[in-house]
Amino acid sequence: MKFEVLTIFPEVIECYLKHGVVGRALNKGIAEVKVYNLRDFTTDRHRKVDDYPYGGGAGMVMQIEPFYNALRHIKSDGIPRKVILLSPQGRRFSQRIAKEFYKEEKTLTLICGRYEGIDERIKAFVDEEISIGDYVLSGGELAALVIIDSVVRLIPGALGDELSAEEDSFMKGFLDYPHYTRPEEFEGMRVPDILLSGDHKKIALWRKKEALRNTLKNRPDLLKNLSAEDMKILKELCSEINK
Ligand SMILES: O=C(NCc1ccc(CNCc2ncc[nH]2)cc1)c1csc2nc[nH]c(=O)c12
Repeated sequence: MKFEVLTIFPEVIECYLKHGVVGRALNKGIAEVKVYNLRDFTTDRHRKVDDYPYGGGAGMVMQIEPFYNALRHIKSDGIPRKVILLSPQGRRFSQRIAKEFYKEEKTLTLICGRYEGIDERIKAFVDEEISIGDYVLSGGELAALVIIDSVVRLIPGALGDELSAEEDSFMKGFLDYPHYTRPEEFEGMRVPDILLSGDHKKIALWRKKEALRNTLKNRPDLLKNLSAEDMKILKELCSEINK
């Protein structure tokens, strides 16, 4: 899986990609990220990337030329790409979209805007517009990293033990269960005895129940088309809560 990022802050992207799961995946050659500094595709002495908006108004707008020059340079290898514009106006990103991008197996070219956004004519060179949520960021770089991180995790071999990819309970549609590790007691707070019991069947049941508890509390919208077993656990949970 290949990614390309167009940004005026390449260091922001590069420093994140040195660490953790994504860093290791890149080192293993499981994925590849090329970061392009937009200013390298300007033609003026001041390496200008923005200008005043036609029609007036506050803020600056990013010019189309540097993006166009960069895309023309990148596309000259003729390899098929999916060009994604990161913007607050985009389709809301999700695990489902991450899987879609992974399955397409095309190089993902991620365009990051700053200021008030990019000249609208960029849309002529864009396949998809993606937002990562309903909050205002200062640019597209964090969104580009969110996409890279979530898609790289889907590549076989990217995660240490394959299990944790499968185990991602979000993949199973619920929020996660609580996690504990040593010490057994901390500031008077003990690890639930069930987790020390070694009874794997009971532990699995406890984890499913706690995942449902968390989901009911924080994301009831995820509680749809439950299996009969899950429904039974949820009912048990509700009767406990309503005691
Ligand atoms: O480039 C991004 N943000 C920079 C940015 C922020 C605010 C404005 C100005 N908007 C004025 C307005 N809004 C509604 C009506 N008028 C433009 C550009 C970005 C990329 S993906 C993403 N996902 C979630 N949030 C984000 O901000 C982003």
